Amino acid sequence: MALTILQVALGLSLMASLLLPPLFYFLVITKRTSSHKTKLPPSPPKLPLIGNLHQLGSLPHRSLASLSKKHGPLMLLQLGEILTLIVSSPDMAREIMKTHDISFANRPSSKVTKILFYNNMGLGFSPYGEYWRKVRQLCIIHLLSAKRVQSYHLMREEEVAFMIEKIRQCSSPRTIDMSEVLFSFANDMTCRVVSGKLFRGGRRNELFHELLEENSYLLGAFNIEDYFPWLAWLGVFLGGLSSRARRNFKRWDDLLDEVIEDHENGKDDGEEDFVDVLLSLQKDSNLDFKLEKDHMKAISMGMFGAGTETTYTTLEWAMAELVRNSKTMEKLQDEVRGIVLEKRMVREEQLNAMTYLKAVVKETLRLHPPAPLLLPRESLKDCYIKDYFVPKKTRVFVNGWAINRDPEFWEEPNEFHPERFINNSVDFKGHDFQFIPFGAGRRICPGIQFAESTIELALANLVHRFEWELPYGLRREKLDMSENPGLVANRAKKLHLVAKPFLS
Ligand code: HEM
Repeated sequence: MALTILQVALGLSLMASLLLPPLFYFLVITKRTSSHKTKLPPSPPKLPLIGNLHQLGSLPHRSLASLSKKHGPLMLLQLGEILTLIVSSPDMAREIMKTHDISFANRPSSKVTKILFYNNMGLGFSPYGEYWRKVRQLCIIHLLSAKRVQSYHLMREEEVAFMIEKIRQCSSPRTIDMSEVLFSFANDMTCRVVSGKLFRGGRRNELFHELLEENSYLLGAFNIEDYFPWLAWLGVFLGGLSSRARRNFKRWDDLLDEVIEDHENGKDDGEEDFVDVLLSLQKDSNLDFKLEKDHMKAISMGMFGAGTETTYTTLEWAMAELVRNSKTMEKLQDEVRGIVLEKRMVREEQLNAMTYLKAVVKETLRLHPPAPLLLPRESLKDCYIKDYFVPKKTRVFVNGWAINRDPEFWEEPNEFHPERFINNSVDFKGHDFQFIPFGAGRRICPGIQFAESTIELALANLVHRFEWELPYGLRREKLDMSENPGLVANRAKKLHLVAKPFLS
């Protein structure tokens, strides 16, 4: 992505001197932002036309964190035609997601989200309003409430057992592609509650993997049409992100049609899943809005993506940190093995006693928030944040990654120390703004409990059932910990490990 943004930025900079219409746009924007007799948040110097686009870098959460160190925790960027506010401190995050939550509860619409999510009808990207409110309520009641999540515990245990058996079958001396194993686990778990167990069969799981990866790329990539609408025609020559999104959408649409058809034709497994619920709600005359087939497809697709990628990424980072930090791994194994004495799987009811496990999960989410810039927000109206004027329709990125490492709140912020969460009430539920991997406010992640229980159960069993090593005699400190760019920052290099069964 870095190269693409840089190439595009430099190309555009050149064109700026040649084209008149762009200059017109630039003048209009400059006039709009400077005509206010009010103070705008500080900005780094901009280039004509492209503004600050060239400063995003290949991993925007990192480049933006460095830029904010110079320009402050509330920093205004001009990305092409889009005014963008970067929020980089717990204090400013509280302003946006608590004090002024309602003013920033919208999501910006983009070409790609519109194409992929049936004109933004999924929960994650739907505009703030009545439709969003109803869909959110529906998803919480029928899929993500504490009661619902609790009711999936047998499914979770079965899926974890399935993963453990898969690892056992290819354990030491063979090397396991843990990235693949963890992705399949997270995918199986999400698919099972959203659309049923039958998913594992055939090639559907692989297809899901392909489609989700492409979605993640498309949602994180730079689309010239969003930043310079008048240059949409150029998109065709620069790789055509919109046409790529249309191709992926078509494949999703066919797959989701198939899933719904299977449910309608009773090709089911007896377990009630979310698609079953949506189909029955469609016929429910008490429902106060019409649930069309496209709504169902958009909502389900959003859940597959939101549930799978984030869960898998967290588990992947947790395992990487644990094999790098052998003392932490030992301490965690001691805790789990001290509670689960028999040669058994860790059961869900045993997790409550595992305080160190919970601290490890929190520390993983602090250092490696799966969505480092959370999900973008957009201001619904003109607004003042600590005397700074933020115009209506400004795009907002809260840099969760930078905030979770703020040295004012965290000692040795770049080190993996789960101990910091022991006897510490700081939590990720959206009240402690120095730790916001799930966001906060009205648009906070509704899948926290789902994610927490899946991740804890999987991790406890992984460390209980196996001893873990790096392959090929690789030294721990040499493990590559770089991130992939994109909406979800998973590991750039796959995680290959060797597992020795501890209890056979
Ligand atoms: C470790 C796991 C997860 C992390 C770190 C995570 C993180 C996030 C973040 C940062 C947001 C945006 C919040 C904001 O704007 O303030 C979000 C939204 C969302 N998440 Fe999660 N998430 C995770 C797991 C899940 C799961 C398991 C599901 C569902 C099965 C889910 C469903 C959603 C949905 C539907 C939204 C959009 C909510 C809205 O816009 O109203 N997430 N998530």
